Amino acid sequence: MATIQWFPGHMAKALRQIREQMPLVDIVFELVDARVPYSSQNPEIALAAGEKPRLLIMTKTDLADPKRLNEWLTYFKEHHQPVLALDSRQQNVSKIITAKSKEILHDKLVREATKGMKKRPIRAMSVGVPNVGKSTLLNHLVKKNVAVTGNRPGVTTGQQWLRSSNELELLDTPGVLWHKFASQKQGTMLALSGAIKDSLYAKDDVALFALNYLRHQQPDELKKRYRLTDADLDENVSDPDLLLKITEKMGFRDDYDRASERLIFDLRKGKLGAITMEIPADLNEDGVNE
Ligand SMILES: Nc1nc2c(ncn2[C@@H]2O[C@H](COP(=O)(O)OP(=O)(O)OP(=O)(O)O)[C@@H](O)[C@H]2O)c(=O)[nH]1
Repeated sequence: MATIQWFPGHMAKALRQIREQMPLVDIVFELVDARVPYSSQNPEIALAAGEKPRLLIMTKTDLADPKRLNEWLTYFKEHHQPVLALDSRQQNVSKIITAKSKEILHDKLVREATKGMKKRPIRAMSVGVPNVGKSTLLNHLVKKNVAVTGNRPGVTTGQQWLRSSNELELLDTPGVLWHKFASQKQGTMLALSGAIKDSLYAKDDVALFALNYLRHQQPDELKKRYRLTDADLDENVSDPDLLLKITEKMGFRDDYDRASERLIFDLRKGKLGAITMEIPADLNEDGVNE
C-alpha cells in the first residue's frame, strides 16, 4: 500500500500556533470523528495541552453506529476523559458545551471567585483533524460571528477570538494532522473519514480496505446499496474481484478508480449505513490501534 503524504507545511505552522496559544486558554475542545474515534485523535494535541483540561467532542454521531458510540463513551469515561457526543449541526450545542466546560472547570472558577476575581467567560480553543466538523460546530456556537476585541494576547496573533456567549469565548484553529501515524491503518481510516486531501492517497487501496470492512461488518448495507447477491459476497471472492463487480454494477465498466472514489464517498455520506470503524477492544495495552 502506498504511503500517504499528509503533512503539508501549513499544518506544521498551525500546530506551532496551537502550542503557542495554549497558555491563553482554560480548556481545549478536541473534536474527533465518531466514526473513527481513535484514529482522529491527534496525539500532538494532548502533548500541547499538557495539564490543560481537554474536552473530547465526538462529532458526526448521526453517521456513527449507536451501539459502538456507547462503547466509546464508556471507554472514555473509564479513562476519566471528559467527553460529549454531538451532531455538529444540532442547534443546542452551545448550551451543552458550556455546561460541560463549567463542570470541568468548576474548581478553577470557584477558586477565582473566592479570590474576588471578576467573573469572566471561559476561554476555549477548538482543535481537530480536517473535515471533522469544526466550522460547522463553530457556526452554531457563535451565532452572530462576533469577534472579540481587546487588549490581550491572542487577539493580535492573526487568529480570532469569537464570543459564543457571555460565558464562553473560542479560539478557532485550522484542521491539523501530525507527522507519523501509529499505523498505515490509521492513515487509511483518516482518509476514509475525509481528513486527508483526496488527491494524496491511492483511492483503490482505501476502497479495498473499506470493502473488506463492509463485507464482514455490514454485508446487508453493502448488498443493498450496490445490488449484490450472496454469491458476490462469497468468501472465495477476493476483495479486488468484489470491487470489480461493484464497478460493473455502478455502470463504470472497468474504471476501478472511479468506483473506488464513489464507494469512499458513499461511506462518508452514510449511504452504507451508520458506521463506526473502530471499537475500544481494538486498542492494545498502550491504547494504540495497530
Ligand atoms: N452528518 C454530519 N455531517 C457533518 C457534521 N459536522 C460536519 N458535517 C459535515 O462535514 C463536512 C466538514 O465539516 P466542516 O465543519 O467544514 O469541517 P472542518 O473541521 O471545519 O474542516 P476543515 O476546515 O477542513 O478543518 C461538511 O460537509 C459538514 O456539513 C455532523 O455532525 N454530522
